Amino acid sequence: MQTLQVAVAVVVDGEGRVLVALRPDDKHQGGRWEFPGGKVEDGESVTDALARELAEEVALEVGGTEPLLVIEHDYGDRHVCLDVHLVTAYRGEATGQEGQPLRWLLPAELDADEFPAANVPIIAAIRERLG
Ligand SMILES: Nc1nc2c([nH]c(=O)n2[C@H]2C[C@H](O)[C@@H](COP(=O)(O)OP(=O)(O)OP(=O)(O)O)O2)c(=O)[nH]1
Ligand SMILES: [Mg+2]
Repeated sequence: MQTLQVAVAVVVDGEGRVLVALRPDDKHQGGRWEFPGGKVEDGESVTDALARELAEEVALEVGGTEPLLVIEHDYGDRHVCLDVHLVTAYRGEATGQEGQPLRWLLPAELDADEFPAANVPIIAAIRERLG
């Protein structure tokens, strides 16, 4: 099966909270919370994809990023490679551009059961990095 390359953004605000969005029901892993992001397009770098997806999905302009971790996960119907970056500087006010509900949560408030299975190590890495 082909691996889908995905750029994932963990946007951190001044109070150490991170931005999560609810995936629409009709999408892969729909009804679960996610970190904003999406598929890396042909000829695009992961950083470019990260900036494009954050603008498209939550209307934020990326100022600075740091790599957090890369994880591969097999969903059976789909194999994904999630390249996760912390977004430590940004401009704008997050709003769900596709009507999706957004929340800002402290690392301790992230509940892995509400996210796709691939997100378990992402949540662990966020807690380790941000406390
Ligand atoms: N954005 C995001 N995707 C995740 C996370 N965890 C996880 O398993 N995924 C998976 C779900 C999807 O199979 C894939 C991301 O695809 P996507 O649906 O966000 O892609 P996209 O924004 O380009 O949207 P579209 O073109 O499919 O409408 O990665 C996560 O935390 N954030
Ligand atoms: Mg997306």
